[in-house]
Amino acid sequence: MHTIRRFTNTFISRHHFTPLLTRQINKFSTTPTFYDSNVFKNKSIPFSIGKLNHIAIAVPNLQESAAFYRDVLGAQKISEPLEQPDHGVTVVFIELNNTKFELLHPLGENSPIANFLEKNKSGGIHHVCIEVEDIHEAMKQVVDKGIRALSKEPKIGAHGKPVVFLHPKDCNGVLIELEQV
Ligand SMILES: C[C@@H](C(=O)O)C(=O)SCCNC(=O)CCNC(=O)[C@H](O)C(C)(C)COP(=O)(O)OP(=O)(O)OC[C@H]1O[C@@H](n2cnc3c(N)ncnc32)[C@H](O)[C@@H]1OP(=O)(O)O
Repeated sequence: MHTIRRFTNTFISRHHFTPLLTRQINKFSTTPTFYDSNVFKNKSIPFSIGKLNHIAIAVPNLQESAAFYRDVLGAQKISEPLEQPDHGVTVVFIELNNTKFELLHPLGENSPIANFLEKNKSGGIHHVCIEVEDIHEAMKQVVDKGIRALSKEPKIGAHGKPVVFLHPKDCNGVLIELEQV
């Protein structure tokens, strides 16, 4: 254990604090990069993720959360609550200069965010939404790579555009929404 720790410390001190050297090594090295593993055998990349569309935050009280963003953080563009019965949520959008927050509150009996709020009583980041050009193509590609899509077909999301969710257990613990723009 002691030897492992000593090796780790030496490794970190040599490599972490000599970024220039590390960069030089990477430049000339023929060894694969750290992410070039065989986790995903099919490495073709026919589509690319686009901008961050929004970060969704599940909240126990929409009014109080919207007030927080306006009265504490000074947000100026805050929408009215919009019911999304097809998704089992009510949403409030908070527009920032470069992206949006989407506050989510359960709607109806079988809301997909009910369990999440049960486990996270004061709320928390629920998902991130990333833009793609062609949702069917993106969906096909990620499913081919073994990622579970949470619906068979895209649904129309809160912006009136097709969306699909990807299982958080397949995405490093993050629920990812793809939205066609
Ligand atoms: C309006 C629209 C839009 O933006 O356009 C929306 O936002 S709709 C936003 C709401 N709609 C959706 O979220 C649709 C997609 N979501 C779903 O299908 C579901 O919520 C799942 C993600 C499959 C979770 O389902 P459910 O709550 O029944 O299962 P569960 O509680 O047993 O969770 C299974 C495991 O996933 C984890 N888990 C659950 N929700 C998570 C989340 N948001 N982020 C990260 N991990 C999460 C749990 O902790 C658990 O892990 P452990 O097993 O380790 O404990």
